[in-house]
Amino acid sequence: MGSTVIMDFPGPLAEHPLAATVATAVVVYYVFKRYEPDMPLPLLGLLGVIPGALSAAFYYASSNGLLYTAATTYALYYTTIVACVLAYRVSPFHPLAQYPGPFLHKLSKFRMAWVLFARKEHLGVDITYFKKLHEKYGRYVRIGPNELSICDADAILPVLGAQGFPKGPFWDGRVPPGATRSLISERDPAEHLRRRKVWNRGFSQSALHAYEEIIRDRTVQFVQLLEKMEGSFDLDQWLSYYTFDFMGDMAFGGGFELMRHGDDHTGVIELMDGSFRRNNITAHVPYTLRYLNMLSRSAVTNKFAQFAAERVAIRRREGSVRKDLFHHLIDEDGLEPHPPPMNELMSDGLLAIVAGSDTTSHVMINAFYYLMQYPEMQKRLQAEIDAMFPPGTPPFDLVKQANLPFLNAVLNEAMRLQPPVPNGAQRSTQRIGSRMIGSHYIPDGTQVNINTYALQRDPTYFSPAANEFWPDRWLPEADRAPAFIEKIEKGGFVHDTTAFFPFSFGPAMCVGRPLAYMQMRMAMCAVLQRMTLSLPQGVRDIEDYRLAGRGVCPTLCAVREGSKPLVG
Ligand code: HEM
Repeated sequence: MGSTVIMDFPGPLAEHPLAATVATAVVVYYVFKRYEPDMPLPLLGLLGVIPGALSAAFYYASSNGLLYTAATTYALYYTTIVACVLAYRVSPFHPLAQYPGPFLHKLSKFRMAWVLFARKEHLGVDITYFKKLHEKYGRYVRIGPNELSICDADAILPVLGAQGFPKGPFWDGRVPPGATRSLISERDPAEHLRRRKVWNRGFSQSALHAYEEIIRDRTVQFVQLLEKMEGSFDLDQWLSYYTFDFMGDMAFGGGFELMRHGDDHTGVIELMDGSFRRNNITAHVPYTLRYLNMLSRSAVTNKFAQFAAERVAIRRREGSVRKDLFHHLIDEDGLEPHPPPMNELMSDGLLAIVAGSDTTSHVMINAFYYLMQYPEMQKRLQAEIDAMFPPGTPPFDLVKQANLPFLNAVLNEAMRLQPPVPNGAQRSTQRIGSRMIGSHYIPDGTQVNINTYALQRDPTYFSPAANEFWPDRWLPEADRAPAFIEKIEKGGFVHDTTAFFPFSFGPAMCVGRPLAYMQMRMAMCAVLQRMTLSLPQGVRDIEDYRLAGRGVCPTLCAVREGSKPLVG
């Protein structure tokens, strides 16, 4: 009975199985191109049931075995779809055909996911990858079938500014199905604006003032720890503990105590690193998240969610002891018409930890590392700090810290060379239609990333020595060191700060910027007033070590002669 029905149905199709399979696959390819189905049922229908039905029909109409018929049909069916997809992507008919880029990147986003997933140590991919692409292909490079990387300061305003593009699908690949989006992953501009209001309150001048004590306490603890270090130790690791402890205080009123334990006893850093590696795939091929999650809901997500739920419950029950960031996120002052729901609080609390800890520790480890590489610059900074905070004077005054020009120059130069978000924050024309960036046409459905690392090292914007650590470029002419002036005389001076955007730009730029500067200045002042840091003998160049993942920065530290212990 079944066989009669199937044999009747295909008719002439069954006589030309190859043509029938190819024709059906081409139709299905159009369905994918037009509707981009990614839910399990439609996918099962298009990729499982249709070739299954074709195989059955061909089996009944021929004398071939079932296995042979099914294998050849499925293989031809998938090959045709994949061939159509790939041929279109590299064809002159693709809307991004005019943009140059590596062939493999045009074919599939998996290439990009691989590049970001692959770590320098074992796979030969490093942070300079996209910069090199720009050097080879120009300012606009196609890095995905529908994605561009841009190295052009004139694109910052039109892409990231108030009238710019909304956030891209990158964020869909970082939010598991059913989970609540945090502020950073909210792609709807209106909803983002609503959520951002609460965060803005948490970074107002008066809110920041209240955080001073929290930063100070953790910084004193950090310096006291360094004082006890004997021999070479990994400064990167201890900076991570310091920033995680601080953001734990800010986001959930405490909870980590990594510095006190002297190790990652909560597993939070390990969990975060694990989730970053997984995110590198899912953020670039967002539909993989649904399926990876089906296979295993990541332990990271579960543990993080559990931790956040516990902390939110404690805070709801006990209220705040200090006015930390969570005080504002949870709206303890009752300024919102409705209290923020539990799920938003959890995701935003976790976001604060993720966004605020590794980023600041990243800048600090690079700044300290450069100062160890160039001890004369460390001495210069210590002299500036000593002049403002003579030995024995507490170095905690935030206003005075903000008025140290060389300190600010060191931090900005470290962020220029080693931005913690090197490839930029993805935006998309998906929901707004095609746009122009200057004379560049950006079709509907295109993702764009302004590459921070490449742009901030571009000699068009920063000269001389765009790839070298020269804090002097941030100083007024009269304060620059003679060696830098000599460089300028040879090569001319360009310092275009429109191309300096480590915190991004526009309505979704980093909300934590003032807090980051506060913490980084506090740490640098307190550490360098009390200690001198140096690289152990034989360690000179750990170029970009920090950027291929969490690195190791062997460090020696010595208490400075004449300095006094810090007291909180
Ligand atoms: C040097 C340190 C930091 C750097 C370089 C940095 C950089 C960035 C960048 C590039 C973005 C993406 C913005 C965009 O999509 O356009 C971002 C977003 C964000 N950052 Fe930071 N960040 C730093 C520290 C912090 C700190 C201390 C916090 C405190 C919690 C924080 C909280 C956030 C939040 C909540 C967002 C999402 C903003 C939004 O979508 O509206 N960041 N950050």
